[in-house]
Amino acid sequence: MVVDLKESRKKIDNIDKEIAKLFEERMKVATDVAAYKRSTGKKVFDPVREEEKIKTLRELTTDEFNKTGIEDLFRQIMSISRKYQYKVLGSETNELLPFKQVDKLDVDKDTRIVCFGEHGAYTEQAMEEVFGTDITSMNRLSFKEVLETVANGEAKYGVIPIENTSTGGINDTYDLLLDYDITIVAEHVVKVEQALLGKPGAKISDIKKVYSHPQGIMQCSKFITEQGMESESYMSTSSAAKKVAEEDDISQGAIASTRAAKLFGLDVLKESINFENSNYTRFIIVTNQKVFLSNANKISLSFEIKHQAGALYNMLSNFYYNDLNLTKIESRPIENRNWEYQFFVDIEGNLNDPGVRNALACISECAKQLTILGNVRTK
Ligand SMILES: O=C(O)C(=O)Cc1ccccc1
Repeated sequence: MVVDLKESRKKIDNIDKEIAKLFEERMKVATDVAAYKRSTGKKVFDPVREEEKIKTLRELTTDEFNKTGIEDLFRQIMSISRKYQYKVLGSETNELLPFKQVDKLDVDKDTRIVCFGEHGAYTEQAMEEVFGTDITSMNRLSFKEVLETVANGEAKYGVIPIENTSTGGINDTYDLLLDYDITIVAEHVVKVEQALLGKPGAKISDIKKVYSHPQGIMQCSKFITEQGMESESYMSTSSAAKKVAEEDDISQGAIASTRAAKLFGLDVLKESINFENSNYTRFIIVTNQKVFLSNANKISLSFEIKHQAGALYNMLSNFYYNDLNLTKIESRPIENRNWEYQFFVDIEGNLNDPGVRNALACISECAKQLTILGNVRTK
């Protein structure tokens, strides 16, 4: 039988018209459901009812292909309906936001601020660029100690690196962020120009082994290989510079800043040895209070999703349906749970935006766990 394409298309158009009409009707009923839920204090997301619905709908279809199809379709429809209900409920779904809005960060010369690394570290530079030098600063030799010092209130703010343009996300930072009750309140980007430092009078050819923070070694990996040098990770770029300065061995070099060279009396044997010319590191400023700046425009979140088909897709659809631009996504393995991941996501927006509030309300119910890491002003 020859199928009349025009005729078939007309039939499909009519069916689609019906579907569109029914969809709109269904969405209108969702408003009544939202009103009912509001008056009875019931949650928007009712997983038991949703699973029952999927089961019934599967039974209404004949073959396996259509059963999977109708399940996909209705999971989407129910998800859209849920988002619509959150929209209708609006700002009443805000109990998950214990964050207080502030106009500026509370800081004076007696405010204790802790940064990662020995004096002369890039993180110290970031701290001074944000807070100036008229502060009460503290230095700690690990990210963990910085976060501990902030979490227990010994310091009001802490600074650590989180991402580099040439080497990507700094895993050690991501892996620690959820271990402490801290909030990211600001961020700052520093152009990192790594230099090869040696003892006074040393030549490049004298250097057999270089020390640096793992970030410094990664950013200069090409140079190290080309020069046939050995490399060893050290606590920070500036600790490496200090080690070279203190030990009587001309074959040792450090990869650090020219600022660290001055501080420890080392020679700059070669400047700009990072393999990417445009080498920037993003630092975060954390505190132990739940605050955000009123002009903040980027939100950092972390969540864990269920191990099921479409879980990430559904989660991310919350941003799409609320018109939120996702600017970054990272995943990190969860400790002691092979092949399971924790997601870290940045979206554009402010915690006061209705779209953000709707998306967060929905995610907090669908995700296994949701943490709002902070809302910062980004350029
Ligand atoms: O070791 C340092 O100086 C740090 O602050 C960490 C780091 C290392 C390399 C680039 C940016 C930050």
